Amino acid sequence: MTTGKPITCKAAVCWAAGEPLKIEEVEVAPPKAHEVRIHILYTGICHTDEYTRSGKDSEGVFPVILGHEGGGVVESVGEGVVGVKPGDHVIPLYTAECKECKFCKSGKTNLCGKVRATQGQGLMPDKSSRFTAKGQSIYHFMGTSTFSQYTVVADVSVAVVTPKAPLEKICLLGCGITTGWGAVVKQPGIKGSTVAVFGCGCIGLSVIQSSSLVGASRIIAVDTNPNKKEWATKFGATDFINPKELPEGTRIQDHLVEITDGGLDYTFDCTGQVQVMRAALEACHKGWGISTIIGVAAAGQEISTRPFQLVTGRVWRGTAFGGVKGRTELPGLVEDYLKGSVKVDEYITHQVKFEEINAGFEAMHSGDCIRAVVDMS
Ligand SMILES: NC(=O)C1=CN([C@@H]2O[C@H](COP(=O)(O)OP(=O)(O)OC[C@H]3O[C@@H](n4cnc5c(N)ncnc54)[C@H](OP(=O)(O)O)[C@@H]3O)[C@@H](O)[C@H]2O)C=CC1
Ligand SMILES: N[C@@H](CCC(=O)N[C@@H](CSC=O)C(=O)NCC(=O)O)C(=O)O
Ligand SMILES: [Zn+2]
Ligand SMILES: [Zn+2]
Repeated sequence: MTTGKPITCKAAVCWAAGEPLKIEEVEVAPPKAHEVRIHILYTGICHTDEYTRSGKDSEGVFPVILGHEGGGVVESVGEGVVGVKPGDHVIPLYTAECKECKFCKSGKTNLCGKVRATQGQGLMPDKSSRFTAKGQSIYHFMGTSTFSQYTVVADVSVAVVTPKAPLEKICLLGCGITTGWGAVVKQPGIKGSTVAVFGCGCIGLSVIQSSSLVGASRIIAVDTNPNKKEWATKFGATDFINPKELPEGTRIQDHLVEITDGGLDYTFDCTGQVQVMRAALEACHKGWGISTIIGVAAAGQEISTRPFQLVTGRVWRGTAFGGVKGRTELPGLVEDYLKGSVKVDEYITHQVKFEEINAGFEAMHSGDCIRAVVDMS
């Protein structure tokens, strides 16, 4: 019985920005009130993990246990936890859902305010950490820290899912696929409309898949990596454009406006590059085009365009976790996966053992990795 006691296990610790992860023995304290300790079995690696590891995140704190795309089984719960019990299969949530705060009750956003402030500081809600390695306190990451065999999260940051679903697959619903899915299905009007998706990694492919699912009339995938043409087509893109192959001096936004009779109804940035975000906005149709920023830009980066782009009716917006309320909606998305209406397995290009987690990070730079799943055992 481990309930109420610290657990010693392995975790991948990033000791400083830019350093590779190091597998260390860590002590994971028992969950306090309104906390849940989870045995993480599988985790995906998202570009946001790499972004923070590399030092580009303005909220990055070190040493830290990264990871936010996990699947696991609840080991124990702290006092006052309801709705989650030991043995439950769960997906930790980096976007909490308390159902009680101003944000949750607004009906306008999935951005819960309950634990976000301490989460951004790498701490649990009582402003302390549950992780110790080499006698040193280690920071949490995004309220999830799934690169540890055991992690502690706030009870509002846990989605309970059916045990029928394979955790080695549905861990990916903890971020990338769900983000792309929500960005589309929660935005009314995409059925019958034209869409352009900039960046065909996991997020972009999920936007493409979901646009196809809801019945977009044309889905143009834009990516500088020619290998992504096959991927984009497989997920439902009708066209593929590599901006590097345009005639010299032709901007991607001008080309898109030209071939779509004035621009797209909807565009999505899934690259995290501010000049691409600008192109995505400017590729929108005058009067009604809506551009959604999903990509995360490096610290210090800012977006810009001529205000006239907005004056003339284009809308610039963004989304976190696709606008999805995790505790309420993830269980249903897992069921959709089991029914076959949402692809998940198809995104997995790499499977790595825990000791090889750095190889999973390296794969992300290879251009042929959509998602690497880490077996945490
Ligand atoms: N808002 C949110 O809630 C979330 C945001 N994110 C963010 O979304 C972004 C995408 O993540 P992910 O799909 O994992 O990333 P990937 O790196 O896998 O995908 C990005 C794709 O864009 C391509 N690309 C690079 N430069 C350009 C360019 N100038 N024009 C067009 N395409 C280009 C890349 O090519 P190449 O293969 O050559 O690199 C790659 O295929 C990241 O910034 C991530 O941090 C992720 C999850 C949730
Ligand atoms: N910490 C960064 C911003 C990082 C960021 O934008 N994260 C996304 C999720 S990315 C997932 O892979 C997000 O949901 N943001 C909303 C939030 O509340 O964190 C910075 O400070 O720029
Ligand atoms: Zn992510
Ligand atoms: Zn809330």
